[in-house]
Order: sequence, then C-alpha cells, then structure tokens
Amino acid sequence: MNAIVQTGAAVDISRLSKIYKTREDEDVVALDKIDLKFEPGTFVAVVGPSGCGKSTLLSLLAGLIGASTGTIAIDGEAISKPHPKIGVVFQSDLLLYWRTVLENILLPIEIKRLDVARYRGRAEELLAQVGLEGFGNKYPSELSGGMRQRVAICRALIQEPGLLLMDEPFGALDALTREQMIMDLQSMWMRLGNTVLFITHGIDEAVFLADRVLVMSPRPGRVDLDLNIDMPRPRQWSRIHENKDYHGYVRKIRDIFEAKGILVAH
Ligand SMILES: Nc1ncnc2c1ncn2[C@@H]1O[C@H](COP(=O)(O)OP(=O)(O)OP(=O)(O)O)[C@@H](O)[C@H]1O
Repeated sequence: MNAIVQTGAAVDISRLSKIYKTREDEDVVALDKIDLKFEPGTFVAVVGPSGCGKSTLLSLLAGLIGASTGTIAIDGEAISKPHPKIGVVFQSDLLLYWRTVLENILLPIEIKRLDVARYRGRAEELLAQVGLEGFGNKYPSELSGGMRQRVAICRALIQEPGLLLMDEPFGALDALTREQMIMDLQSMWMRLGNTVLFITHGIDEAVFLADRVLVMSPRPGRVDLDLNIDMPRPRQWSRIHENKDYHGYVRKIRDIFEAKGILVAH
C-alpha cells in the first residue's frame, strides 16, 4: 500500500508579467515582472486580496494562458501549454456527472489516448490514499462535496505530476470538511512529495500547510512578502493555535494586509 511516490518538480519563474486588455482596450497589469524559484517538493501557498493576480499566476503555470513577458520552466523545460508534469485542482471539482469516479479520474489518460488499463490500478491506489477505497464505481451525485473534491485531486495526480496547482480547492466546502481536507492534504503531500502551489484566501490554512507563504500585493500583482514557515510536521490543526510560531507568522501576514488597508482593524 502507499507505493506511489512522486518526484517534486523544480519551478523557475523569471520576469513573468501578464497584461490583459479590457474590452475598452485598456491594459490591466495583473502580474508585474515576478521572479520566483521553488525547490522540488516544496509546499508553497499564495495569499493576497481579491484581484491581485493569484489565479493568473496559476493559469500561467498550468499553461492555460500565455505570458506577456518572461518565462516559466518546470525541471528546466519551458511551459507554454498544459503539460503532464502539472496537475490542477480548482475550487469547483469539475467532475463529469455521467462518468463514474474511476472514469473521471482516468479522463486525462483517455484524452491523451494513453493505455487506460495501465492506469486503472494507480487510480484505485490514489482513491485509497484519499480515503475513498471502493468508491470507484459510484457517480459524483452519490458523493459529498468533500468526497468529490478528493476525486478531483486524484484526477490531478493520475499522471504523477511533479507540480500540483490548487486554486482555492477548499473554498466551497463547509468548515468541518475543510478542516479534514487540510489535514488529509498535508498527509498526502508528505507521502507523495510533489511541489505544490496552493492558492487561498485563508491565512490560517496557508500558514498551516506551507513551507513558504507568498503574500501578493494588490494590482499590479507582485510578491510583497516571501515567508518561510519553519514548523515541524505533521502539524495538527486542532493544536496549531497553541503554537507561538504559528501566531507570529499569521501576525506578519496580517500586518501587511493592515498596512495596505486590505484588512482594517476596528
Ligand atoms: N480575461 C481577463 N481580461 C481582463 N482582465 C482580467 C482577465 N482575467 C483577470 N483579469 C484581471 O486581472 C486581475 C487579476 O485577476 P485574478 O483572477 O488573477 O486575481 P485573483 O487574485 O485570483 O482574484 P480572486 O482572489 O478574486 O480570485 C484582476 O484585476 C482581474 O480583473
């Protein structure tokens, strides 16, 4: 059991900018000359106010949109379109309701015309890793929101991506399910070892999960703070509030948001 081990990818982002054109032909600078390097196997969380360019950064890394300037390299290979080394999980699970859980997980394999039979065992192994052993023949409508999001994570992991991109993956879940998912994601990542870029509005989950938290500024999106989170693992969600370092990290991030008027103290 738990035979799956994935190798984390190295990520190198250099002078990356994204400028959108509005319908009125005005420029919107969503990202402004960002330089970042992620070591293989690092868990990086990104927090920032709405509209600061978090999803733009993720879409660029996923190869879903093109950069205006700059480059992205994954293990030294330039990225300009979706790549099997990169898995993506969005806030909405985007499962196809007419396909079973297993068929959903195997969808990327089918689309690429790879040998589905070869990946079936791996899909079942991933399901077991996220606590859904035996659910392969169920349909999405038979699962809870948290279970569906677990299936979406399996689908993202089916091709053993070195880089897992997650865009507010727990944003639509109730508080208890979110708590469980945060703990389970930590365990899964500790076993698998992928590099993760995790976008969230939650300062608490960013500090809890990450090795590194990037705090982004309002437009034009830049990295205001690059904070190393040095707390032993596995971290316990129910005990994290007893940890002084945790509070120090959260305070640092809040200080930035308060200084910029993004969070206003009363
Ligand atoms: N296709 C587009 N055309 C024009 N402007 C866009 C487009 N997509 C995003 N933007 C603008 O770029 C900026 C960054 O958007 P982005 O969605 O990356 O922010 P975000 O930090 O992910 O926001 P949120 O937290 O609300 O999801 C915003 O000002 C947004 O309005």
